Amino acid sequence: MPDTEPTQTPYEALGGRPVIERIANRFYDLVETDPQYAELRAMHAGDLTPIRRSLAGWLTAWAGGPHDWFVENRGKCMMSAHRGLGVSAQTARQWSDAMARAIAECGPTNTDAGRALGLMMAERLDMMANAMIPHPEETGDLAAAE
Ligand code: HEM
Repeated sequence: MPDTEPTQTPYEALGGRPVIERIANRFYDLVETDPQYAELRAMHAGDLTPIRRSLAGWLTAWAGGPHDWFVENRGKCMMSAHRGLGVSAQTARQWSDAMARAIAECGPTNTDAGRALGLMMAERLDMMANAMIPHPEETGDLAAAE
């Protein structure tokens, strides 16, 4: 048996479920109230309660916490789930911006490692959001993109 402490998951280093829930709720509070995210808000259902819960569950599993979200949503792929939603460069940027703010406000800020983890999370999520923008080949806009 190794005599070192097991490595913390990002979920644990963040502060676990309470911190993830604060991030998800702050994210949707910003999307709901800040006019700079109006286009992103308009894409969503009127009641954001279910998606607040879903995002917290997904982030929990993604960061290495309990996998309940994946058990409840067996076979669901976050990338495929967004394919038909009409994500654009503008709305992907709004998503990433609101998420970076939510993480900066609610994630760990008291240590360098905590701040670095928050920045890394925001960066990875931004990469995912950008990858959700359909390629011109998928939308049939190839000629327009050339
Ligand atoms: C890393 C990037 C993203 C993550 C982790 C994420 C996460 C989620 C989650 C967990 C759901 C709920 C799925 C469900 O419960 O079935 C969802 C739905 C949705 N997402 Fe995302 N999302 C991301 C990026 C985006 C972007 C870039 C946009 C728009 C530009 C977007 C727009 C939507 C919309 C419109 C819904 C459906 C909401 C509704 O029905 O009210 N998402 N997303």
